[in-house]
Amino acid sequence: MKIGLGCDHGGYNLKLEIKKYLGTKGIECVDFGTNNDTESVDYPIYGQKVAEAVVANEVDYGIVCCGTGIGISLAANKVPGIRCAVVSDTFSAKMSKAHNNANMLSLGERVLGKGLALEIVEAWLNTEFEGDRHLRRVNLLSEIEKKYNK
Ligand SMILES: O=C[C@H](O)[C@H](O)[C@H](O)COP(=O)(O)O
Repeated sequence: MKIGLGCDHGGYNLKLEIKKYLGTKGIECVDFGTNNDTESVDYPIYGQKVAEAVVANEVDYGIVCCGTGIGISLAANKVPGIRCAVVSDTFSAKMSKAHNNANMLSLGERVLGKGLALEIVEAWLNTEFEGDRHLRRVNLLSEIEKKYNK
């Protein structure tokens, strides 16, 4: 499995923790920046980079971080084919994969402690999409995209 990582300055330190954690699991990461927490940068740039890598199948999934996880998820969700879930608890992490087939996860460094954030990542990665009625609903999401992306 290969995971694309991205963040702004507000999510940089959490991204590093996630990168380190995934490394200990033997999971390959591609880091799309930003590369420090000292320079103020704009989260849409990094959300878009990771999202485009996911839809291009350069990586299997994306994990992005900003201060709240909100802004960078909004950016990622503008890319057709992306279902990026902002998550702050392990139940939602599991459901975002099991029911919504989220292909990106977004976390807030200013919201979550490291321990919970890593538990969320683990829960999300270890959950499978359940398909069935949920596939019908995910397909309806794609239909909305098609309507507005002609
Ligand atoms: O949703 C946006 C993110 O939380 C950003 O990380 C945040 O807005 C950055 O704020 P600031 O520029 O004040 O560090």
